[in-house]
Amino acid sequence: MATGFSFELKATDGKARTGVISTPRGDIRTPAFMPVGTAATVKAMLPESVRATGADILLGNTYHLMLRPTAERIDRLGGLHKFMNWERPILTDSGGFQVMSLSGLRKLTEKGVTFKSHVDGSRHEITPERSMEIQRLLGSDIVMCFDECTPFPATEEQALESMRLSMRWAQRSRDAFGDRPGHALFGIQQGSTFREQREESAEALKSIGFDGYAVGGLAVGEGQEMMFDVLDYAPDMLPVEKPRYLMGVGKPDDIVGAVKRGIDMMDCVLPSRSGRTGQVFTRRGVLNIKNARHQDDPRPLDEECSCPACRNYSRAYLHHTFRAKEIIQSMLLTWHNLHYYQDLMQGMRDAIAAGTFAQWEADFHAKRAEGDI
Ligand SMILES: CN(C)CCSCc1cc(N)cc2c(=O)[nH]c(N)nc12
Repeated sequence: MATGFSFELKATDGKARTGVISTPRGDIRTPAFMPVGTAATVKAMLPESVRATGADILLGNTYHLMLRPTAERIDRLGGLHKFMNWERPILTDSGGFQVMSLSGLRKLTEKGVTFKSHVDGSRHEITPERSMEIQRLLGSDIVMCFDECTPFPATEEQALESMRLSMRWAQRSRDAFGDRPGHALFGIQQGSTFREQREESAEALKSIGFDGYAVGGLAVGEGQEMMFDVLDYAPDMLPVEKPRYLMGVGKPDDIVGAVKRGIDMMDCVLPSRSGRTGQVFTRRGVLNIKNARHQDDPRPLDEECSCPACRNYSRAYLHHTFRAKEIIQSMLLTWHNLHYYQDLMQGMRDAIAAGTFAQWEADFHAKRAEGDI
């Protein structure tokens, strides 16, 4: 690991692991869920509220911040931590995924990607070298290699060509990142759903050498079954002593299945984004607060949850504020969903440490089957 970074495995239970990533800005308890703060804010949340949910690290996005307010402006203002008032660790994605999913008029070459900003239509270029520069200007603690997230589905040839491009970009990312004590660089495995390609990608990344390794190219429409099929072998190809990050995942049962298969870190917009649409995650499954059945219900969202929404408000109130389009609705449902996700992670960390993960997983699924939420 880079100087100032270390990953200590505390316990394992089957393939599931729990540990701590120590960084100069604080420790990250694993398995960890990272709330997404795309445009330098976790939407509808103050940073201290994000911390209160139990988050040790949050995620930023190179693509969004390079367009607005620009990485140079954030650097001039003291870096992303100061800018957004979050002094704990920040991981930033490298921009390739967002460019391909958000921008227009894209042109991908060996050098990198040119594209038209979705904000104001201006033209931009992002390369491995530029991505490393942007993430350095932002001051992020964990930097992601510039990669191409192979679209799904892909033929074996398409996936192979895409993965090999990402491996060449991984080398260029490593060379451009240089030696930055206190900052980590993570490689991203590609290879779609093809085992031999996942192996080739893992070998290429290990020969370059990274502080952590992400499983990329999943949660791109392949579905949970196929994602788990890949996760049944792909994490094992990565160095056992380094953190493993599954990008863009996921629903609660995706997260449990990924931790069961050896994943240490995940991120997803689902708890925050869906909270704003009324979708609520509970220990008994998912409900949508806008449904009329909640309008007279005095109960909290989740009897076992200690978040401000569950401690102080009824479903009836949350239904009302949703219908009335009151701002507090986004605040309370986002807070609850992020708090639920962090409780899920804490439950798994405790179960792995106690050697009771199988029982914890059985209880997790049994409660959701009971319904009556
Ligand atoms: C807010 N988050 C969705 C952004 C961070 S995770 C984005 C993201 C999601 C998925 N599913 C795959 C990939 C991938 O293969 N490569 C990169 N760089 N990012 C990815």
